[in-house]
Amino acid sequence: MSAKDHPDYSEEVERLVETRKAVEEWLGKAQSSRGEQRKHFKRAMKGLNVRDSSEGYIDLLVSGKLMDMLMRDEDRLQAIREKPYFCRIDFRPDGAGEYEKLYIGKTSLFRRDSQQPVIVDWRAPIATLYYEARPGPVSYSSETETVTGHLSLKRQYEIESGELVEIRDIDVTARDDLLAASLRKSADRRLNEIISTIQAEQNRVIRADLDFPLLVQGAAGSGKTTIALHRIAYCLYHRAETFDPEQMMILAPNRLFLGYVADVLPELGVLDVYQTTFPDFFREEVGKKMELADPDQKLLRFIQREESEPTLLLEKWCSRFKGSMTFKEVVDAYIEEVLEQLAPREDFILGKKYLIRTKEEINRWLRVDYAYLPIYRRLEKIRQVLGRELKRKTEEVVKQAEQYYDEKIEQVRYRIRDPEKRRERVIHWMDRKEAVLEKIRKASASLLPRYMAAFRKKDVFSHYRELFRNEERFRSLSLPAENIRYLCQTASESLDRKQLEMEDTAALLYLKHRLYGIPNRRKIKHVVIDEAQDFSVFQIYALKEAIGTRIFTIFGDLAQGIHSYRGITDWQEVLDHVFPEDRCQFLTLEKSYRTTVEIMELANQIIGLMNAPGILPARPVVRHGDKPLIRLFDDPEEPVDWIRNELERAKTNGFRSVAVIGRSLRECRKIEKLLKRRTDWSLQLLTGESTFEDADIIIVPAHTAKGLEFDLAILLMLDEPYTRDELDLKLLYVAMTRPLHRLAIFARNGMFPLLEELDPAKYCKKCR
Ligand SMILES: Nc1ncnc2c1ncn2[C@@H]1O[C@H](COP(=O)(O)OP(=O)(O)OP(=O)(O)O)[C@@H](O)[C@H]1O
Repeated sequence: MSAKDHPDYSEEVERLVETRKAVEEWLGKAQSSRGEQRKHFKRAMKGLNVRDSSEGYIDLLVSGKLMDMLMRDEDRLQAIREKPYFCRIDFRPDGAGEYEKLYIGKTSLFRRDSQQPVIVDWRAPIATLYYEARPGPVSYSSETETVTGHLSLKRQYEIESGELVEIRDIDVTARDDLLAASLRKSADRRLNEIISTIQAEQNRVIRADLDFPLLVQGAAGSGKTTIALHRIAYCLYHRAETFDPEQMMILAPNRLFLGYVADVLPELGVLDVYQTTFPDFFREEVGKKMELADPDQKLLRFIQREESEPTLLLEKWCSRFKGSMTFKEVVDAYIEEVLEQLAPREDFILGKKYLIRTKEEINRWLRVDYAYLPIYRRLEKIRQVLGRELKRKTEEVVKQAEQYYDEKIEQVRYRIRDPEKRRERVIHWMDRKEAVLEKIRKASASLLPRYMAAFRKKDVFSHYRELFRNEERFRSLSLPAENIRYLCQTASESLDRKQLEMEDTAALLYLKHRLYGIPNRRKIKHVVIDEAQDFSVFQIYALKEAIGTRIFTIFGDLAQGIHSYRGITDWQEVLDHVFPEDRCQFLTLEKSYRTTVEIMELANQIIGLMNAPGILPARPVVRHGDKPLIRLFDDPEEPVDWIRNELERAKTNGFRSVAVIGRSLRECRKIEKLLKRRTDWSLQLLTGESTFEDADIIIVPAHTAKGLEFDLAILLMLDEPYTRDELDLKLLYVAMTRPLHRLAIFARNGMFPLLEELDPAKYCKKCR
C-alpha cells in the first residue's frame, strides 16, 4: 500500500529520518577523518627523507591504508544514504520480554553514542528470518548457536530518494510484491544486486556452510550468477578476519561475462575479488608457450556441422576422454614413468672412492621421503641435501688428505738428514698435496652439477606432447583402438603446431601441479565457478589439486550444457571424483525468475524433447506476459519488418535491451548483413571477447548468449534449423530463456522443424 495509507506511517517516517541522520553523522565523521588523514599523509610525504629510517615509510603506509579504509567506509555510507534499509522484522527471542525492531539494509550501522544497532546487515545471521521465515514461531542459526523465538512482523519498504513511498506488511499468505515489481523492470546490460528480494531457496545457497564445498544445479534464470556474487559478499562478511577479497577467485566463462557482472560486487560493497576466466588463469599459471584456441571454436565447428559424422563422433569422444578421470589415470601412469626415468643410475661418489649416498637412497628420497613435493621440486631438494653432504664430505676428505701429506712432510723433515735431499722430498710431498687437494676440489665442484644433470628436466608442454607419442599408454584401459589412434594422432599434430584446445587444459594444469607445482601466489582460499557445466570433471579436479583448497562454490545448469561433449553431464561425477571426502553440499534452484510463465512454458517443452531424466523443467515464478510469438516466412526480407514492429513495441514498453539470437556465428553474420542492408539501426555482433556497446540491436549467437539476458529476444532462423540433436536442443533452450519480457521466433519455412512438436497452434497464427 502507499506508505501514507499505512497506520504506522508517521512512526516509520520518524524512524527513516532518524536513520538518515545517523548515516549523515557517520558520513561527516568519515569525511573529516579522511581529510585529516590526507593532511597527515601530505605532511609525512614532505618530511620523508630518502636516506632516513624506515619509520617514515611505515607511517606513510599506515596512513595510506587508513585513508583506504576511510574511503571504503565513506563509499559504504554513501551507498545507503538515500535508501538505508529495505525491510524490518520484529523479533523476540524466547525468554526475552520485548520485541526488537530490526531494520535490515545493505550494510550495518550503529548509533554513535550508544552503539545500538540502527541497521542490521543483510548478511547477519538474524536477517535470514526476513528471507525465509513467516510470522510465527521461528529460529535461526549463527555460527555458534541456534536462536528460537517469535516473529511478529515482516515489513518491506520502498524508499526513493530518501522518501518512504510504500510500506508492505508480509503476512503468512502474502505474495512477494517487491519481487514482482523487481522482475517487471527492464534489463540494462548488466546484472543487479537483489538483496531486498532474495528468495528462500536462494538464501539457503548464499548461506550454505562456508567451510565445505557447495555444488548448485540451477535452472535457467534461477539466479545462479546473481546468487554466486551474493554468496561472495556473504563469505567476505563472515570471514573478514581470516580472508582477504583477493583470496577469492571467480572463474567466469569469458571476458564478456566478466564485464556483464562487474558492477554487482562493488554494489554489494565487495572490491578486489580476483575475477578471471579459466583460459586466462591457465595461461598465467601453466604458461603461454602454446596457443590456447578460443574455446568456442570447436563448438562452432560442431554447431556449423563442419565435420563429417564419423569424425564428429571421434572428435566428441576425444574431448570427453580428455576431461575424464580415466585420462587422469593415464596422466598418473605417465608421471610414474617420469619418476622411473628419473631414478638415479649411479651412486653419489666423490672422486670414485668416497661414497656419499647410494643411488637406492637417493631414489628413496625421490619416491618416498619427498613425495609431498612436486617432482621437480623434489630434485631441488635432493640437490640441496646432496650439496650439503658433498660440502661436508669434501671438507672431511680434504682434511684427511692434508693430514696424510702433512705427516709425510713431517716424516721427511725428521728422517732425512741431508738438507738438499730433504728439501727436495718436502717439495715433492708439498706438490703432491697441492695436486691431490686440487683434484678433490675439482671433483667436488663438478660432481653435483654433473650428477644433477642426469636428471633430465622437460617443460610441461613437452611432457604432454610425450604422453601422446606412445599409444601403448592407453592400451590397458581397453578403449577402442581406432579412438586411441585418432586421439594420439590429432593431439600430436596440434601440439606439434603448438596449439592447445580447452580440453587439454585439465591434464596440463594437473601435470604442471604434479611436476613443478602451482605457486598459488594469491593464496586463493575459495573458488567460485559459474557455468560449471562447461567444465570437465578432470578440470575441476585439477583446479582443486593445483590451488590446494577444497572450498569451491560451483554453479551450473546441465540443461544449458552446450559444451557437454567436453563438460559435465552428471553432477554426481563431481561429487564422487572431486570431493569424495569433503562433505560437498548439493543444492538445487528450481524456480526461474528471469522470464515469464508463458516463455518458460515454451522453453520447458524443449527440455521435454531432450529426453534426459536428470534435467528438470524450470518452475517460473508467477509473472505473466505475452505469449511467445512464432512466425514463419518465405522471403528473408519479411522478418525485417516484423523486427521493426517488435522494436517499436519494445520502445513503447520501455524495454532497453533487444537481442536477435542466431543459431551460430555464421548465421549471425547473415543476420547482420540482412539488417545492415535493410535498416539504419546500430548493430553489435557479440562474441565472447566483446564488451557491450550502445547499439539498437545486439546480434548474438546462441552459445555466446548463455548467461546473458535481454528484455526482448528475437530468435531468427534464416538458414540453419535447430534440429532434434542434443546440442541443438540445448542451444535453443539457452536462446529461448534469454528474454525477461518478450520472445519472438521468426523462422524461414522449413527451418524450424521442431515447431511441429511444440503445440504450434498455440503460438503461431500462420502455422496451420
Ligand atoms: N530473488 C530475485 N529477485 C529479483 N530478481 C532476481 C532474483 N533472482 C534472480 N533474479 C533475476 O533473474 C535474472 C536471472 O538471474 P541470473 O542471470 O543470475 O540467473 P542464472 O541462473 O545465472 O541464469 P542463466 O543460467 O539462464 O544464465 C536476473 O535478472 C536476476 O536479477
